[in-house]
Parts: sequence; C-alpha cells; structure tokens
Amino acid sequence: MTVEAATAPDLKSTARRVLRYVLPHRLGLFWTVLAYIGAACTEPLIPELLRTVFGKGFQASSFSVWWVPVVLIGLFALRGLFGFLGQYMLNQTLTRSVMDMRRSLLDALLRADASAYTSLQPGAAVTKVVNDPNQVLTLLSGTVVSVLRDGLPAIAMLGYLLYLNWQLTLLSMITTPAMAFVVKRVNRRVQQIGARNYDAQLELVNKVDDITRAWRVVRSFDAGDYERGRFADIARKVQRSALKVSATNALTQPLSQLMASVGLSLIVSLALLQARQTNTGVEEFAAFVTALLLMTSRLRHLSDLAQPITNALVIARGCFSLLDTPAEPDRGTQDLALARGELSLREVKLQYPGAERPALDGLSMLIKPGQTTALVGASGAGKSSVIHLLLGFAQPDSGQILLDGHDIQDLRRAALRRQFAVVSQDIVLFDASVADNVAYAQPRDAARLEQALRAAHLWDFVQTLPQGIETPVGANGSKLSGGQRQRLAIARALYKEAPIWVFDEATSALDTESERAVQQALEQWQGKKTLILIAHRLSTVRAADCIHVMSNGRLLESGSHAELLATDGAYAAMVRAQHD
Ligand SMILES: Nc1ncnc2c1ncn2[C@@H]1O[C@H](COP(=O)(O)OP(=O)(O)OP(=O)(O)O)[C@@H](O)[C@H]1O
Repeated sequence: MTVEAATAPDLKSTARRVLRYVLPHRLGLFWTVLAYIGAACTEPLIPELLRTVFGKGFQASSFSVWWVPVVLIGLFALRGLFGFLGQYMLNQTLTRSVMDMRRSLLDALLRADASAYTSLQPGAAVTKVVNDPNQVLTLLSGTVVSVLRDGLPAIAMLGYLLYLNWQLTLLSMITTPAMAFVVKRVNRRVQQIGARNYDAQLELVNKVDDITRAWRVVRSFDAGDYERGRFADIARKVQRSALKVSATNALTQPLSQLMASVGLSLIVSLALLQARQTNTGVEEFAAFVTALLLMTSRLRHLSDLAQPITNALVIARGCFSLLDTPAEPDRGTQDLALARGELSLREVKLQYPGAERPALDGLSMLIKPGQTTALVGASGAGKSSVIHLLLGFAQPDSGQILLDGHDIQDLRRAALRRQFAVVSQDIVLFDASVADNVAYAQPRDAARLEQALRAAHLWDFVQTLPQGIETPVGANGSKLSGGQRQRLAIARALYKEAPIWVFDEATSALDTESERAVQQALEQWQGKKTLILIAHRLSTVRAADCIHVMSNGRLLESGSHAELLATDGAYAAMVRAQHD
C-alpha cells in the first residue's frame, strides 16, 4: 500500500474526530453560517448596482447621483457587519471546541497506562494538549471563514451569472476539473511532508524540554555548543520539511491562476463576441464580466484551502495519538475503606518489557501491619519494583499480592492507592505554595499542615520564608535545597491519611540531625501506620521491626537488625562494608 493510500482514509477519520468536538457547539456554527450568508447576499448587489448605473445612470432624468455612494457604502457596511458577526460566532464556537479537545486530551494523559510515560516526553505532552488543539482549530477556522467568506459569495455570484447568461456561465466551468486535479495532487504531497514536519517539530520540542530540565548538567558540562549543534540539526530538518510544504503550496497558486486565466480570457472573448452579434447593451457585458471576475477571485482563494486543512488534520492525527494511548487497566471491583496494612507477596515474578532478566524472581515476603519494615539490598535488587507492584503501577507476570487478605488485582486502583503515601527517590514538587504541596489534592487543615511540617522537620524553616506556608516553591521546588525538597515530600506523605507509608530513599539527602529528627517524629505514629523503608544507608533501618534483604529480585533473609547480625549473612556483610 502506498503512503498516500494509507494516509487518505486515516485523515478522513481524523476529520470525523475533529468534527466530534465541534458539533456539540453547532448552534454557534449555525449563526456563523447565517451571518456569512447575509454577507454573501450583498455580493451580487455590487454588479447589479453597476448594471443599474450603466443602464440608467447616464440619463439625467434618472435617480439622483448621491444614491450611488449611499447605496455602495451601505452595502459595504452591511457586509462588514455580517462578516464581523460571523467571525465572532465562529471564534466563540472554536474556542469552546478547543477547550473540549484539551479536556479529553488531559483526561487521556491522566488515565494513560504507566508504560506510556516511558516514551512520552513532558514537552511533547504539553504540545499535544495545549498547542495542537489550538493550532488545529485555528487552521480549520481560517478555512471555514474562507469557505463562508469566499465560497458563499462565489455561489451567489454563480447564481447571478446563470441568471445573466447561463450558456456562457456553464462554459466558464471548463477549467474546474483541471484545477481540482492540481489541488488533489498537491494535497497528497502536503500530507506526506506535513506528517514528517510534525514529527520533526515534536523532536524540536523534546530537545528544548531536555535542555530546560537538565540545564545544570548542560552548564556543568559546558555543553552549550554541543546542544546548539544538536538543536540546529533538528531545526534544519524542520526547516527543510517546512520549506518543502510551502514550495508545494507556492506551486498551486500560479498553476490554478494560469488555468483560471485561460478560462477567463476565453469567456470574456466569447461574451464580447456574443454582445456584438446580439447587440446586447454594454451594461449587460459590464455586469457579466464584473461578476465573473469577482467569482474567479473568490474561487482562487478557495483553491488555497487544501493545505491548511491537510496541515490541520496531520497535526490533529498527532494529538489524537495521545487520546489513543491505552488507559491504565482497572479490572478491580472491590472497594476498601482504610486498610490495616498487612501486605503479602507470594511467589511474585516481574519482568519489564524488553528487559533481559526478571526484576523480581519469585519473591515472597510479608509486611506486617503497624510495623516498620525495611527493604535493603544492592542497587537493582528490585526494591522499588516491589513498591511499583504494591501501587499497581506494574502488574506481576505471576504470583499474588495481598493487602489485608484481598488480592490487589481485585481492588479498584483508586481504592488501592488510597492506602499508600509514598515518598519516592525522585522528588516531585508542584509549582505551588508550600501549603498546596503538602495538602496536595486534599482539603486544607491548618493543624494537620503544621503537624506534617513539624514531623518533617520543616516547620521552623517554613516560618523564615517571606510568605510562610504560602511561599511558592518554584518549578519542581527549585527554590529549595535538596534536603528541604525531600522533607517537603515527606510532609506531603504524612499529611495524606493513608495507613501505609512508603519511604523510598526518602531521607537520603538529609543531614544526620534532620534524619534523626524525622525518625523521632515518626515514632508518634508507631503501631498506627505500616511503614516501609527503603534505604542504602543501613543506619536508617536499624530500628525497623523487620528487615528484608533482597538480591537479584529474591529475598535472601529477613529479621531484625540484631537477628540478622547474629545470623552473620548478607546483611551483616553489608553492615560491615558500610563501617569500613
Ligand atoms: N521501567 C523499567 N524497564 C526495564 N527495566 C527496569 C525498569 N525499571 C527497573 N528496571 C530494572 O529492574 C531491576 C530492578 O530495579 P529496581 O528499581 O526495582 O531496583 P532497586 O533495588 O530499587 O534499585 P535502586 O536501589 O538502585 O533504586 C533493575 O535491573 C532495573 O534495571
């Protein structure tokens, strides 16, 4: 199958999808069309005015000369008013459609399966949700305006031409099929290059996204020139495809104009011949040629519309690909109010797609409710993978995970995740105030906020900030130190009323004093919360009720610090290694 053959129906279905967002606002479209019909109706009145002026205007006894400017200005004012109303209504309709489209794209993003985030760059997501819908509908609105502004008057003018001289009018259509052929050929090419252009543009967005996120790395490696070079390579690709698109388009205009001129000159000559033979008045000829010229200029604008439509659909197809991202499966049906927090993994196997060996290889372990359980082991042992599975971000290939005796597969995702408050290795903060970050997506409670911030050993620091808890923390907490960001994430987890807390390397950036303060503060919840600690610094997990030692996705040994030291196994070796 050729590329053209593959893309044509594809674009049709894309067009249908775009329409689905516009149709709910069809009332606005109806008023738009009506306004433009009003404007179009004024169009044939111009040659008609000319006909009257040529026909009767030269006789002194006919109408007053002053009527001409009055009627002419009146006509243009009326046309302007209708045009304004049409444009206004159309913009209102399209702004609403853009918002609807953005809403469903954001919805798709919020529902997307975890695997989607491994390939989707934040910049591309922003482009698809924020910019693309706007661009699609702006391009299409330009087209709709042209169709209404040029198409309707062209139809009106066609009717008038048929009324004046139907034989000649029909003859004037002979170049239309040739024009349609040119437009179709050009359109196919625009489709192909347009798709390449869209992908190249996304690449450019992703590059900027990378440079912005990693700006410190870029500077510290003095990689400005390197990044400029890589950016320029992609920019050149974009430029090349953009140039190809515009060159293809630039070719349409002269070609269709040439064809139009052939038709036009033929018709004018024929009209002149006919006028001589039949001795028709100059006014008829003037009206016919004026109307024909006006119609041709309108039609010429219409032939330029194929490109924006194709471009819009190519972009829409790109942003709909986000809509088609598979949603996270949620097959669970059971709800769970507040769990006790007992977690049991039975022979769990997990192999990530494309990975050579399983991350978890028949892992079994028990995490008792109300206790502090630590997961330790070398990097890559599978500790974070356990947490991903517990939260349902990945599904085990085999084995079972139970929460308070319920298979977590049977629990609704929301019900499962409600039970956990997680501080992960990579801290993510929102570009909002301290308070909004702590009470994220939950009702604000001043007393709970203070308790969480105090427990995270952050309260005193927050008091020194210019706006206290209302101080913005910057993009991803960029105005805070590494330790402060970590403590803010801890406060957020503590604020959430979840029975299970997971701290994955949550205190790695804290100084010993802050870490001890956080640990002491956590003691007030002892027995009430199930705490899962992941830490490389073994001093952090000494006090845990149970320490699970993992290696290569399996459980090596379990017990308290003292028990494991007494066993003198892998844990004891790790402790010795850290003391050396
Ligand atoms: N999304 C992924 N795709 C493929 N492989 C992955 C993915 N995430 C983790 N892995 C692999 O799974 C294994 C276990 O990773 P995991 O993050 O669970 O280890 P960890 O014990 O938490 O390590 P660390 O202490 O360094 O955080 C590693 O070999 C890792 O390379």
